[in-house]
Amino acid sequence: MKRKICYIINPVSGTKSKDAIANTAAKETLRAGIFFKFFPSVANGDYSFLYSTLVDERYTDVVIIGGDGTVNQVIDSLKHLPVNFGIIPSGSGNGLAFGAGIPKTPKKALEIIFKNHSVLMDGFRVNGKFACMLCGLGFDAKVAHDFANAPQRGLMTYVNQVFKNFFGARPYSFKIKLAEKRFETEAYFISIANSNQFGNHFTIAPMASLNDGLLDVVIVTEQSKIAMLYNTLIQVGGGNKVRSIEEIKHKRGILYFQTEAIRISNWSEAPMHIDGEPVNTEKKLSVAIEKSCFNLLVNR
Ligand SMILES: Nc1ncnc2c1ncn2[C@@H]1O[C@H](COP(=O)(O)OP(=O)(O)OP(=O)(O)O)[C@@H](O)[C@H]1O
Repeated sequence: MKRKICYIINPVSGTKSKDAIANTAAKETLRAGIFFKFFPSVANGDYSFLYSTLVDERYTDVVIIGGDGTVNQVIDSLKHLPVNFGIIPSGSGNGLAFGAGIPKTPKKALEIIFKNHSVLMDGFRVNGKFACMLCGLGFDAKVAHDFANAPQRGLMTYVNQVFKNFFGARPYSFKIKLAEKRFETEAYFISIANSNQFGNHFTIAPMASLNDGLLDVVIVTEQSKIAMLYNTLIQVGGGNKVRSIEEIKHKRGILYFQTEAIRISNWSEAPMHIDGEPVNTEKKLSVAIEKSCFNLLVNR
C-alpha cells in the first residue's frame, strides 16, 4: 500500500516556531516521494474530526510534531485506526519520543519515519484515562501544574519550576495496593512509567521499556531533601535495581518495582499529571497497562 502521511503540528508546544520543522518535513517527504498533508493540533485534544479523512483517503501514517501532551492526545484519539504513528519531537520534554530512541533533530526523526519500521507499544490507563509515557503524583505533578500556568514553555521554564517547588516540597500519604501485597507510604512523589523518563533524558525509570507489558513504579519516600536529591540522582543514573514486590516493603529511600497494575489511595490529594499534562487529582486511582495498543515508527 502506498504511504500517505498526515502531519499533526502543534504550534504552541516547546519554545521554537514550527515553521522550520514544517518546511523540513515538507521538503524531505516530497523528496521521499510520499504524499502528505499538514493539520494543526487542537487545544481540546480530540482528533475524531480526522477519522473520516484518514480512513476514506487511506492515510497510512500519522506523524506528530509536538510534545508528550500532543502525542498522548493524538494517539488516544486515533489508535483504533490502521495507522502507524511517528514523532518529530518538538515539545519541552519529549519523554515518549526519547524513550523510544527518536532523536530531536527533525531530519533524523524523519529518516526513522521514512524507514517505515513500526513496533507495537504499550499504553496504560489511569482511572480510564489514556497515558502512554508517564503518570505522576506529588512533586513532579505540582511542577507540571505550575509549568502549565507559566507564560512560557520549554526546558528552562521547567527547570525553574523544579527549583521553585523543591524547597516547599512535602510528602503525601499513599496506600499502595498490588495483587501480591498492600502497604502504606509517605512519599514526595510516585512515578508510574511506561517510558523510561520524564523527558529530556531524565530517566526516572531507567529499566522501563515501552513494550514489555509492564509499568515501572518509582516511589520516592519521605527523607531529608538532601537525601531525596541524592537518591533521585542515583535512581536516574541507573544505580537502583528493580526490586521484586516481595522486597519493596522493607526498603526506604526509593522503591522501584514493576507491575501490570496498581491501585493507589491518595487521601491527601497529591496533585497528578498524565504524560506531563496537569489533570485533576483523584483520591482513588486504578492504573493498568494496556498492552500493544499502538504502532510507533522507531529505529530498527
Ligand atoms: N492549536 C492549539 N492551540 C492551543 N493549544 C494547543 C493547540 N494544540 C494543542 N494545544 C495544547 O498543547 C498542549 C500540549 O503541548 P505539548 O505537551 O505537546 O508540548 P510541551 O508541553 O511543550 O511538551 P512536553 O509535553 O513534551 O513537555 C496541550 O495542553 C494541548 O491542549
